Amino acid sequence: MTRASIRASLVIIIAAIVLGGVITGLLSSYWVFLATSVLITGVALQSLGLVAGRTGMIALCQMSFAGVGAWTVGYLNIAEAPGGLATWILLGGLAAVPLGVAIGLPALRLRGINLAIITLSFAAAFDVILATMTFPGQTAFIQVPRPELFDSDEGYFAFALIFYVVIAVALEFLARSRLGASWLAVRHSERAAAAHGVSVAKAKLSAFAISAFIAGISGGLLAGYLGTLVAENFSMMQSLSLYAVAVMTGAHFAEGAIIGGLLVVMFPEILRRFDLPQDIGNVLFALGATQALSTGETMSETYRRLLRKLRLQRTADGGTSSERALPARIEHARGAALVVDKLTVRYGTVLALDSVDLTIPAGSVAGLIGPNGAGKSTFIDAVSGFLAGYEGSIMLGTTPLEGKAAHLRARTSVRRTWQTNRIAPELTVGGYLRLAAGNLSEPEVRAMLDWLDCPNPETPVVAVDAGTRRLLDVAGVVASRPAVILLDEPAAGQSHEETLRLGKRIAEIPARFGSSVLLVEHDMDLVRAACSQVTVLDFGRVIASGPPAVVLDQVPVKRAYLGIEESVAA
Ligand SMILES: Nc1ncnc2c1ncn2[C@@H]1O[C@H](COP(=O)(O)OP(=O)(O)OP(=O)(O)O)[C@@H](O)[C@H]1O
Repeated sequence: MTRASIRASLVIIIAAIVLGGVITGLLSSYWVFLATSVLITGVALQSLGLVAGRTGMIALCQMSFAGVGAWTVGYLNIAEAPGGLATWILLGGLAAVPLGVAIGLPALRLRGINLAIITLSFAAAFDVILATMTFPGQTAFIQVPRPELFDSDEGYFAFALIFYVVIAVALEFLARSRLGASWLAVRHSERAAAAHGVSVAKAKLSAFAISAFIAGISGGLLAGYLGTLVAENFSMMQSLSLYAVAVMTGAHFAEGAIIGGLLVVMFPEILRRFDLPQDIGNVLFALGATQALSTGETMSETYRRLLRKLRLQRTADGGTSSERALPARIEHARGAALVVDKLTVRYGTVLALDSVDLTIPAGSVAGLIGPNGAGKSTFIDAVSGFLAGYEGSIMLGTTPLEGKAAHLRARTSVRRTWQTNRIAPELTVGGYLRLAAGNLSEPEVRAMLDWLDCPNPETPVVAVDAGTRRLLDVAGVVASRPAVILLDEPAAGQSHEETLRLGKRIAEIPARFGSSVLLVEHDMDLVRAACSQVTVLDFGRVIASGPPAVVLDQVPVKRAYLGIEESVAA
C-alpha cells in the first residue's frame, strides 16, 4: 500500500512542479490568475470526489461547506487572529466539519434521490442565510491579505498549488488505507462492506467530515484569492454545477479534479470571448454528467482504462510467492465453533428455515446442501447478521450472536462470502484483500493471492473475471482467519479442474489458518473433496446429516436434492 501511495504521490508532486514551473514561467499574470482559480476549483472538486465519487453519496451542498470556510477566514481576518492565512484556511476547513457530519447523519438512512433532496435543501437554506450576511470586513473595505511570501499572482498560484498537492497526496494515502477501501466498499455494497466488519455509519460520516474539511479549505483559498466575497460565490447553482462536473470528470482522481477545475474556469472564459451566453457551460456539464452516468465511466476512468490496457500489454505476470509467507494460523477455541439451535426464519408466509439445528466442530469443514430455495443462503444470512429477525439461537463457540449487527458479527469472528459479486471494482486486488483482512504484510498478500490462484495485488478488480472475483472474495475471508467462515457457492463460474483445486484449498483451511468452514455448494465433487460432514436442507428442514459418503447415498437426499424418483434411487 505505502509503496503504491508513495509512487502515486511522487507522480503528483513531479507533475505539479513541472506544470507549476511552465505556468508561472511562460504565461502572463492574467492566465496565472485564472490557473489559480482552476486549482481552487480543483480543491472543491477533490472534496466532492471523496463523498460522491468514492463513497457514492449524492452531495449537492459542497459550496455551502466552502462558504463556511470562506466566512471563517473573513472573521479571523477582521479579528486579526494569529497565524496568518494558511492557519485561517485550515481553521475554516475545521469549521465546516461539524456541518459535514450533520449533513452526513441523514445519509446513514437515505440514499439516491432522497439524499440529493436533503443536501440540496441544505444548500438552498444556506443561500438564504449567506444572503443576509455580508462578507466580514466588506463594508469597511478590509480585504483578506495574502501571505507576504505569496502576495503576487504567481505567488498565490504557488500557495494554492501547495494546498492542492498536499490534499491530493493525503487522499492518495487515504484511498489505499482501510478507511479508503471501506468508502469504495460502501459505495458498491453496504451489506458486503458490513460483512468485512466495516461500520457503514463510520465510513459515511468520515467521508462527509473529511469532504467538508477540504471544501472549507477551498472556500478559504478563494477568500485569499479574491480578497472579499459575495454569497453568489457559494450558491446552490454553484454546488449543482460542481456536482455535474465532478460526475463527468471523476473528481475522486487527482487528474479528474484538475480537468474539472479547467472546465469550470475556462469554459466561461471561452464563452465570454465568443460572446456566447454563459448558461451553455452548465448545459454541457449536465450532458457530460449524463454521458458518464449512462456509460458508468468518468473521463478519468476512461483515461486510466486506456493506460491500464497499455501497461497490461507490456508487463508479464509478477511471478509466484512462497506458501511459507501465508498469514499465520490463529488458534481459536476448541469444541464447537458454531452451534445453531432451532433456527426458524419466515419471509411473510414463506417458512424459509424450519427449526434447523447445525453444529460445526472446530477445525472442520462442514457442508450445507439442498435444492434451490431450500434455505441455504437464508441460513448464511441469519448467522452473519443480515436478517432483521429469526427464532432460535446462534452461538459462536459459547458466545451468543443475538443482538449483534452484521459488522460486529464479522469483527466477532464470523465471516461470509456472497453468491453475487459484491467487490468494489474501483479497488485493486491487494486493496480488497486488505479491506477484507486488515493489516497484512506485502508478502502475506501476495502469498494469499497465489494460494487461491488470484491475480497479483496491483491488478484492478475491474480487470478480473467473475469466477476469479469469487476466489478473491474467498481469499479475503480466509486471510482474516476468523473462527467461522461461511462460503456461499464459491465454485460458481469455475471450471471442473479449478473446482477440484478449490476443494483441496478449502479442505486445508482449518489446519493452515485455524478457521472452521461451512460450505454451501451445489457441486457435489467439491462437497466430497472438502467436507467431513454434510447437512441437507429441503424446504427449510434438515432431512439428513452426517459424512458425505453416507448422506449423499441416502434415498430421501437423492430424491430431494438430485431430483431422482424414489423407486429409481432405491
Ligand atoms: N427476501 C426474501 N423474501 C421472501 N422470500 C424469500 C426471500 N429470500 C428468500 N426467500 C425464499 O426463502 C426460501 C429460501 O431461499 P434461499 O435463497 O435461502 O434458498 P437457497 O437454498 O439459498 O437457494 P439457492 O440454492 O437458489 O441459492 C425460498 O423459498 C425463497 O423464495
